[in-house]
Amino acid sequence: MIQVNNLTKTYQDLRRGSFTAVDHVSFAVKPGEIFGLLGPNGAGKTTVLRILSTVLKPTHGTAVVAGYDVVRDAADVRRSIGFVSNNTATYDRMTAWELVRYFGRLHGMQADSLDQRMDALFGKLRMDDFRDVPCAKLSTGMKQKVSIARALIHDPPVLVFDEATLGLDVMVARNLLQVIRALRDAGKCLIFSTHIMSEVERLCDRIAIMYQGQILDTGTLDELKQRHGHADFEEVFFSLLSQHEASASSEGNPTSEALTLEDEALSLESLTEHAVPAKQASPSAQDSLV
Ligand SMILES: Nc1ncnc2c1ncn2[C@@H]1O[C@H](COP(=O)(O)OP(=O)(O)OP(=O)(O)O)[C@@H](O)[C@H]1O
Repeated sequence: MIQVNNLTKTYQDLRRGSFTAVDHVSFAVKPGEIFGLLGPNGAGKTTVLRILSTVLKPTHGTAVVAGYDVVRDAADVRRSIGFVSNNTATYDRMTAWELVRYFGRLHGMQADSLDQRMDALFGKLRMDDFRDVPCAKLSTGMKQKVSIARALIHDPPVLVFDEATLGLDVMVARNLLQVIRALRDAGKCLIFSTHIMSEVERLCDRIAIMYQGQILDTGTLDELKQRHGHADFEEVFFSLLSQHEASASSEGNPTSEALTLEDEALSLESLTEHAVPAKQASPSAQDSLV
Protein backbone atom coordinates (compact mmCIF):
# COMPACT_ATOMS: atom_id res chain seq x y z
CA MET A 1 0.00 0.00 0.00
CA ILE A 2 2.97 2.32 0.69
CA GLN A 3 6.32 1.62 -0.93
CA VAL A 4 9.23 4.00 -0.36
CA ASN A 5 12.56 3.39 -2.12
CA ASN A 6 15.77 5.31 -1.53
CA LEU A 7 13.86 8.48 -0.78
CA THR A 8 16.17 11.48 -0.44
CA LYS A 9 15.40 15.14 0.17
CA THR A 10 17.97 17.88 0.07
CA TYR A 11 17.05 21.38 1.17
CA GLN A 12 18.92 24.49 0.18
CA ASP A 13 19.40 26.34 3.40
CA LEU A 14 21.05 29.75 3.93
CA ARG A 15 22.78 28.63 7.12
CA ARG A 16 23.70 25.05 6.18
CA GLY A 17 23.92 25.29 2.41
CA SER A 18 22.83 22.05 0.79
CA PHE A 19 21.36 19.97 3.61
CA THR A 20 20.17 16.36 3.29
CA ALA A 21 17.18 15.99 5.62
CA VAL A 22 16.17 12.54 4.29
CA ASP A 23 18.91 10.21 3.12
CA HIS A 24 18.08 7.09 1.08
CA VAL A 25 15.11 6.04 3.16
CA SER A 26 13.24 2.83 2.20
CA PHE A 27 10.26 1.10 3.82
CA ALA A 28 6.93 -0.50 2.99
CA VAL A 29 3.60 -0.49 4.84
CA LYS A 30 0.76 -2.97 4.28
CA PRO A 31 -3.00 -2.53 4.69
CA GLY A 32 -4.09 -3.28 8.26
CA GLU A 33 -0.72 -2.21 9.66
CA ILE A 34 0.42 0.68 11.86
CA PHE A 35 3.97 1.61 10.89
CA GLY A 36 5.79 3.79 13.42
CA LEU A 37 8.40 6.36 12.45
CA LEU A 38 10.29 7.10 15.66
CA GLY A 39 12.98 9.73 15.89
CA PRO A 40 14.01 12.86 17.76
CA ASN A 41 13.25 16.38 16.54
CA GLY A 42 14.89 17.03 13.19
CA ALA A 43 15.25 13.34 12.26
CA GLY A 44 13.44 13.92 8.97
CA LYS A 45 10.06 12.33 9.78
CA THR A 46 7.89 15.24 8.69
CA THR A 47 9.88 15.62 5.49
CA VAL A 48 9.17 11.97 4.59
CA LEU A 49 5.47 12.40 5.38
CA ARG A 50 5.24 15.62 3.38
CA ILE A 51 6.70 13.82 0.38
CA LEU A 52 4.18 10.99 0.83
CA SER A 53 1.32 13.49 0.90
CA THR A 54 2.72 15.29 -2.21
CA VAL A 55 3.39 18.60 -0.43
CA LEU A 56 7.12 18.22 -1.16
CA LYS A 57 8.89 16.59 -4.10
CA PRO A 58 11.74 14.16 -3.43
CA THR A 59 15.24 15.03 -4.63
CA HIS A 60 15.87 11.33 -5.43
CA GLY A 61 14.06 8.07 -4.97
CA THR A 62 10.45 7.05 -5.31
CA ALA A 63 7.35 6.72 -3.19
CA VAL A 64 4.16 4.95 -4.22
CA VAL A 65 0.95 5.35 -2.20
CA ALA A 66 -2.04 3.11 -2.91
CA GLY A 67 -0.51 2.29 -6.29
CA TYR A 68 0.12 5.92 -7.27
CA ASP A 69 3.49 7.60 -7.67
CA VAL A 70 3.76 10.72 -5.49
CA VAL A 71 5.31 12.80 -8.27
CA ARG A 72 3.55 11.48 -11.38
CA ASP A 73 0.10 10.84 -9.91
CA ALA A 74 -0.06 13.50 -7.19
CA ALA A 75 -3.84 14.10 -7.48
CA ASP A 76 -4.58 10.36 -7.12
CA VAL A 77 -2.26 10.16 -4.10
CA ARG A 78 -4.09 13.09 -2.46
CA ARG A 79 -7.41 11.29 -2.96
CA SER A 80 -5.97 8.17 -1.34
CA ILE A 81 -4.47 9.73 1.78
CA GLY A 82 -5.65 11.47 4.94
CA PHE A 83 -3.14 13.54 6.90
CA VAL A 84 -3.44 14.42 10.59
CA SER A 85 -0.81 16.55 12.32
CA ASN A 86 -0.76 18.46 15.56
CA ASN A 87 -1.19 21.76 13.76
CA THR A 88 -3.78 21.11 11.05
CA ALA A 89 -5.62 24.40 10.75
CA THR A 90 -9.33 24.71 11.45
CA TYR A 91 -11.35 27.71 10.27
CA ASP A 92 -12.53 29.75 13.23
CA ARG A 93 -15.85 30.86 11.78
CA MET A 94 -16.95 27.45 10.50
CA THR A 95 -18.62 24.97 12.84
CA ALA A 96 -17.13 21.50 13.23
CA TRP A 97 -19.87 20.12 10.96
CA GLU A 98 -19.42 22.82 8.30
CA LEU A 99 -15.68 22.36 8.18
CA VAL A 100 -15.74 18.60 7.73
CA ARG A 101 -18.56 18.92 5.19
CA TYR A 102 -16.54 21.52 3.27
CA PHE A 103 -13.63 19.10 2.91
CA GLY A 104 -16.01 16.31 1.88
CA ARG A 105 -17.31 18.55 -0.89
CA LEU A 106 -13.75 19.43 -1.92
CA HIS A 107 -13.18 15.68 -2.34
CA GLY A 108 -16.16 15.62 -4.69
CA MET A 109 -18.54 13.72 -2.39
CA GLN A 110 -22.25 13.92 -3.19
CA ALA A 111 -24.45 15.67 -0.58
CA ASP A 112 -26.52 12.67 0.53
CA SER A 113 -23.69 10.15 0.87
CA LEU A 114 -21.58 12.86 2.49
CA ASP A 115 -24.22 13.57 5.15
CA GLN A 116 -24.59 9.87 5.90
CA ARG A 117 -20.87 9.43 6.30
CA MET A 118 -20.62 12.55 8.45
CA ASP A 119 -23.37 11.30 10.78
CA ALA A 120 -21.52 8.01 11.22
CA LEU A 121 -18.14 9.68 11.67
CA PHE A 122 -19.35 12.29 14.18
CA GLY A 123 -20.96 9.45 16.17
CA LYS A 124 -17.85 7.24 16.14
CA LEU A 125 -15.54 10.09 17.10
CA ARG A 126 -18.02 11.36 19.72
CA MET A 127 -18.27 14.78 18.13
CA ASP A 128 -22.05 15.22 18.25
CA ASP A 129 -21.94 17.46 21.33
CA PHE A 130 -19.98 20.12 19.49
CA ARG A 131 -20.98 19.63 15.89
CA ASP A 132 -22.58 23.10 15.64
CA VAL A 133 -19.94 24.98 17.65
CA PRO A 134 -17.63 27.36 15.70
CA CYS A 135 -14.06 26.02 15.58
CA ALA A 136 -12.82 29.19 17.34
CA LYS A 137 -14.60 27.99 20.48
CA LEU A 138 -13.36 24.38 20.43
CA SER A 139 -10.74 22.99 22.81
CA THR A 140 -7.46 21.60 21.45
CA GLY A 141 -8.77 18.06 21.75
CA MET A 142 -12.03 18.92 19.98
CA LYS A 143 -10.10 20.61 17.17
CA GLN A 144 -7.95 17.52 16.84
CA LYS A 145 -11.10 15.43 16.41
CA VAL A 146 -12.25 17.82 13.68
CA SER A 147 -8.87 17.33 11.97
CA ILE A 148 -9.27 13.56 12.20
CA ALA A 149 -12.80 13.69 10.79
CA ARG A 150 -11.52 15.93 8.01
CA ALA A 151 -8.78 13.40 7.18
CA LEU A 152 -11.24 10.48 7.23
CA ILE A 153 -14.19 12.01 5.45
CA HIS A 154 -13.30 10.72 1.98
CA ASP A 155 -12.53 7.27 3.39
CA PRO A 156 -8.90 7.09 2.22
CA PRO A 157 -7.09 3.72 2.41
CA VAL A 158 -3.93 5.40 3.77
CA LEU A 159 -3.69 7.59 6.87
CA VAL A 160 -0.72 9.55 8.13
CA PHE A 161 -0.46 10.82 11.71
CA ASP A 162 2.44 13.24 12.20
CA GLU A 163 3.14 13.98 15.89
CA ALA A 164 -0.64 13.90 16.21
CA THR A 165 -0.74 13.59 20.02
CA LEU A 166 1.47 16.64 20.62
CA GLY A 167 -0.26 19.10 22.95
CA LEU A 168 -3.15 16.74 23.74
CA ASP A 169 -4.00 15.83 27.32
CA VAL A 170 -3.66 12.21 28.40
CA MET A 171 -7.37 11.41 27.92
CA VAL A 172 -7.57 12.85 24.41
CA ALA A 173 -4.24 11.29 23.38
CA ARG A 174 -5.48 7.92 24.63
CA ASN A 175 -8.69 8.32 22.67
CA LEU A 176 -6.73 9.15 19.53
CA LEU A 177 -4.60 6.02 19.89
CA GLN A 178 -7.80 3.98 20.21
CA VAL A 179 -9.16 5.56 17.04
CA ILE A 180 -5.91 4.67 15.23
CA ARG A 181 -6.16 1.04 16.39
CA ALA A 182 -9.76 0.90 15.17
CA LEU A 183 -8.65 2.20 11.78
CA ARG A 184 -5.96 -0.46 11.59
CA ASP A 185 -8.54 -3.11 12.47
CA ALA A 186 -10.72 -1.76 9.64
CA GLY A 187 -7.86 -2.54 7.22
CA LYS A 188 -6.39 0.95 6.78
CA CYS A 189 -2.70 1.45 6.14
CA LEU A 190 -1.31 3.82 8.78
CA ILE A 191 1.92 5.68 9.41
CA PHE A 192 2.33 7.08 12.88
CA SER A 193 5.24 9.45 13.38
CA THR A 194 6.31 10.48 16.85
CA HIS A 195 9.25 11.23 19.09
CA ILE A 196 7.53 9.51 22.03
CA MET A 197 8.86 6.00 22.56
CA SER A 198 5.99 4.72 24.67
CA GLU A 199 3.50 5.51 21.90
CA VAL A 200 5.23 3.37 19.30
CA GLU A 201 5.77 0.59 21.82
CA ARG A 202 2.05 0.43 22.57
CA LEU A 203 0.63 1.13 19.16
CA CYS A 204 2.81 0.16 16.23
CA ASP A 205 3.04 -3.19 14.48
CA ARG A 206 6.44 -2.32 13.02
CA ILE A 207 8.81 0.50 13.85
CA ALA A 208 11.46 2.38 11.89
CA ILE A 209 14.01 4.24 14.00
CA MET A 210 15.02 7.40 12.20
CA TYR A 211 17.93 9.66 13.03
CA GLN A 212 19.65 12.40 11.08
CA GLY A 213 17.80 11.61 7.89
CA GLN A 214 18.40 7.86 7.92
CA ILE A 215 16.44 4.82 9.00
CA LEU A 216 18.79 3.01 11.35
CA ASP A 217 16.69 -0.15 11.65
CA THR A 218 13.14 -1.43 11.08
CA GLY A 219 11.22 -4.28 12.68
CA THR A 220 8.61 -5.30 15.19
CA LEU A 221 9.29 -4.34 18.78
CA ASP A 222 10.37 -7.91 19.56
CA GLU A 223 12.59 -8.16 16.47
CA LEU A 224 14.36 -4.92 17.36
CA LYS A 225 14.89 -5.96 20.97
CA GLN A 226 16.21 -9.37 19.92
CA ARG A 227 18.45 -8.09 17.16
CA HIS A 228 20.11 -5.53 19.42
CA GLY A 229 20.22 -7.70 22.55
CA HIS A 230 18.21 -5.45 24.86
CA ALA A 231 14.97 -6.26 26.66
CA ASP A 232 14.31 -2.54 27.04
CA PHE A 233 13.28 -0.64 23.91
CA GLU A 234 14.84 2.59 25.18
CA GLU A 235 18.21 0.79 25.27
CA VAL A 236 17.70 -0.43 21.71
CA PHE A 237 16.99 3.11 20.60
CA PHE A 238 19.98 4.73 22.25
CA SER A 239 22.39 1.98 21.24
CA LEU A 240 21.36 2.40 17.60
CA LEU A 241 21.92 6.15 17.81
CA SER A 242 25.34 5.68 19.48
CA GLN A 243 26.42 3.13 16.85
CA HIS A 244 25.37 5.54 14.12
CA GLU A 245 27.38 8.37 15.65
CA ALA A 246 30.42 6.16 16.19
CA SER A 247 30.43 4.92 12.59
CA ALA A 248 29.91 8.43 11.26
CA SER A 249 32.88 9.79 13.21
CA SER A 250 35.14 6.80 12.42
CA GLU A 251 34.52 7.52 8.75
CA GLY A 252 35.61 11.10 9.44
CA ASN A 253 32.12 12.12 8.55
CA PRO A 254 30.64 14.23 11.33
CA THR A 255 26.89 13.71 11.61
CA SER A 256 25.05 16.04 9.35
CA GLU A 257 24.50 19.06 11.58
CA ALA A 258 27.69 18.45 13.59
CA LEU A 259 25.48 17.71 16.56
CA THR A 260 26.38 14.89 18.90
CA LEU A 261 24.11 12.77 21.03
CA GLU A 262 25.19 14.86 23.97
CA ASP A 263 24.27 18.06 22.17
CA GLU A 264 20.89 16.60 21.46
CA ALA A 265 20.32 15.33 24.98
CA LEU A 266 17.60 17.88 25.63
CA SER A 267 15.52 16.95 22.65
CA LEU A 268 16.16 13.25 23.22
CA GLU A 269 14.97 13.51 26.79
CA SER A 270 11.54 14.26 25.44
CA LEU A 271 11.47 10.82 23.86
CA THR A 272 10.70 9.25 27.19
CA GLU A 273 8.35 11.95 28.41
CA HIS A 274 4.63 12.34 27.94
CA ALA A 275 3.93 8.66 28.56
CA VAL A 276 0.52 7.65 27.31
CA PRO A 277 -1.71 5.34 29.31
CA ALA A 278 -1.46 1.57 29.07
CA LYS A 279 -2.73 -0.25 26.01
CA GLN A 280 -6.49 -0.52 26.22
CA ALA A 281 -9.12 -0.14 23.59
CA SER A 282 -12.76 0.24 24.50
CA PRO A 283 -15.22 -1.90 22.56
CA SER A 284 -16.62 1.17 20.85
CA ALA A 285 -13.18 2.27 19.69
CA GLN A 286 -12.66 -1.13 18.15
CA ASP A 287 -15.76 -0.72 16.03
CA SER A 288 -14.97 -0.08 12.43
CA LEU A 289 -14.88 3.57 11.44
CA VAL A 290 -15.88 2.78 7.91
N1 LIG B 1 12.06 23.94 4.28
C1 LIG B 1 13.19 23.58 4.86
N2 LIG B 1 14.36 24.17 4.52
C2 LIG B 1 15.53 23.79 5.10
N3 LIG B 1 15.63 22.83 6.03
C3 LIG B 1 14.50 22.22 6.41
C4 LIG B 1 13.22 22.56 5.86
N4 LIG B 1 12.27 21.76 6.43
C5 LIG B 1 12.93 20.97 7.30
N5 LIG B 1 14.25 21.24 7.30
C6 LIG B 1 15.30 20.58 8.09
O1 LIG B 1 15.25 19.20 7.81
C7 LIG B 1 15.54 18.45 8.99
C8 LIG B 1 14.43 17.45 9.22
O2 LIG B 1 13.26 18.17 9.58
P1 LIG B 1 11.86 17.44 9.78
O3 LIG B 1 10.84 18.47 10.17
O4 LIG B 1 11.58 16.60 8.60
O5 LIG B 1 12.18 16.48 11.01
P2 LIG B 1 11.24 15.79 12.07
O6 LIG B 1 11.83 14.47 12.37
O7 LIG B 1 9.83 15.80 11.60
O8 LIG B 1 11.39 16.73 13.31
P3 LIG B 1 10.26 17.43 14.22
O9 LIG B 1 9.75 16.34 15.08
O10 LIG B 1 11.05 18.46 14.96
O11 LIG B 1 9.27 18.02 13.27
C9 LIG B 1 15.72 19.45 10.11
O12 LIG B 1 17.11 19.68 10.28
C10 LIG B 1 15.04 20.70 9.59
O13 LIG B 1 15.65 21.87 10.11
